[in-house]
Amino acid sequence: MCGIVGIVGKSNVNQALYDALTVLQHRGQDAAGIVTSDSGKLFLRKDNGLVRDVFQQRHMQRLVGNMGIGHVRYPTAGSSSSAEAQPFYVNSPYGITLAHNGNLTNVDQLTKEIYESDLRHVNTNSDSEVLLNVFAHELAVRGKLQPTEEDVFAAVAKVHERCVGGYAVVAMVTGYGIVGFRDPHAIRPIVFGQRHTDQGVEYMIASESVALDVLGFSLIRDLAPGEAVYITADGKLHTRQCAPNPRYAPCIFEHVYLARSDSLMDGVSVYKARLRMGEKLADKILRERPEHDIDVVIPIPDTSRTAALELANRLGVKFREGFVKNRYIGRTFIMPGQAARKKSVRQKLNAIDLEFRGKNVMLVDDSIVRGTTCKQIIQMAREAGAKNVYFCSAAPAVRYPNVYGIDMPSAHELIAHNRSTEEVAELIGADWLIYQDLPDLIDAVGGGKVKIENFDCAVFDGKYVTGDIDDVYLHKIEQARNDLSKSKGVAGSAIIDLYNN
Ligand SMILES: O=P(O)(O)OC[C@H]1O[C@H](OP(=O)(O)OP(=O)(O)O)[C@H](O)[C@@H]1O
Ligand SMILES: NC(=O)CC[C@H](N)C(=O)O
Ligand SMILES: [Mg+2]
Repeated sequence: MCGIVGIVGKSNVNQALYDALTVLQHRGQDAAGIVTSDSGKLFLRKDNGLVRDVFQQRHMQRLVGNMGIGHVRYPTAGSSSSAEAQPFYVNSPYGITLAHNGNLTNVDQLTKEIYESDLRHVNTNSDSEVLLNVFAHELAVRGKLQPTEEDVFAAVAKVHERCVGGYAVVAMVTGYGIVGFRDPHAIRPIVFGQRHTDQGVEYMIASESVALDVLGFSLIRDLAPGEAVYITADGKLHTRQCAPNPRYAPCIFEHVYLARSDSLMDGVSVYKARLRMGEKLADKILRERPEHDIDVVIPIPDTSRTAALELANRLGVKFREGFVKNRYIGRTFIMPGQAARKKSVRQKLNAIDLEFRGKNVMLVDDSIVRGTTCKQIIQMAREAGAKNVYFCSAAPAVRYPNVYGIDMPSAHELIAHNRSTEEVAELIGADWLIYQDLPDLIDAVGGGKVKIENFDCAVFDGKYVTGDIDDVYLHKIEQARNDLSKSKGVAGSAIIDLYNN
């Protein structure tokens, strides 16, 4: 889950891209990049780090031009090297740059095709560079000196034929326009919107609607599965369905954790979905233990707050902010490496003892993935004097790897993999553990005003919507991307970079 943005404006778009990336920072903390285009030239700045660290004033001054794209990265393929920061660039045809959120599952096959049939070169291990080369090849074979929207949409249709996995993409064709497209299952999110200026209408494509809101753009809509939107450099907007059999199956984990709660995703308010998660979980608690002795409900900041608030309301139990979060520490789960994740929980959260002493506390988190957070939090609650520590998760047990753009490649790193709820409770040290049921989560997200029936719920039920995932594939990504393998790659991360200056 990276963050992507593209803007076709009427004046320099550098500041707007920067601002949008800061709003999307929760989707990726590892690297950031912006590329703009002006009079046929590209200006690119990307590096590892947060948005505020990557772009200094001297970079911003050079990022000139009325259109551009940007990216914040949370690596899910390749390494976390700065050479794999995005946007990626290929010079032929036209000069194309691309930013991608998601993960391709047939990258080995595509890499082979790119070398052997397309006669192109890929320089990193990033699946996004592969995706860019597929798109570039398919646009090149149209053989046009000046590509039209028909050519761009035809190339996207070919990308859908060749690429499998989750992908929400923005790509800039230098001098011509910006295209946004979404995989035929709509696994990863992407929206577009517009704002009116004295010079005319400006368009923006982004991962989440919150980026549009903050920059004063109004949401037009989400891209449908398989759909593409193309905005030409002179500000004309075209949309086209580019997949023959699109089928909506957006990632439900966006609503659980990834997205900001003030986003509207596929028409669903993430905030409202989280409130409903809290309600449903409260109902389950009341079903399982109508005579419960919970004195206080305490969220684990930040993401679980919304669900916890509604859970407390429904139970009729006091809601207290028992943990205070250090606002200068980022999200723990998307940090690379278990050591950093473990350390940051304690740095990030501190207990207010008074709220715990002598009480039966129900701690609420949005999800339990590796168990890094809850183990330490339960310990802290006990040290703060809690009588009993109960724990509930607004999502079901995460038991299977994610292959579509969330870095959970190894089943063995998931605390609930092959374990019962009681076994997990014991491991994390909870006196009682309760998980949301999957049908309730699906209903919480898809059963509001906007109905969505199918989601990608693979991390909960092991069913992969693209239909190409088998044990051999899962074993391969587990070997390549478990924490130990990734930590071995870190030493060589400051490599020679073809793309940066
Ligand atoms: O079981 P784990 O592997 O620890 O993962 C789950 C935890 O990680 C996330 O929090 P994070 O700190 O990333 O972000 P937040 O501040 O948005 O809650 C999530 O909200 C859970 O608290
Ligand atoms: N989280 C993402 O969407 C990552 C995009 C891409 N797979 C990368 O690793 O850079
Ligand atoms: Mg959290």
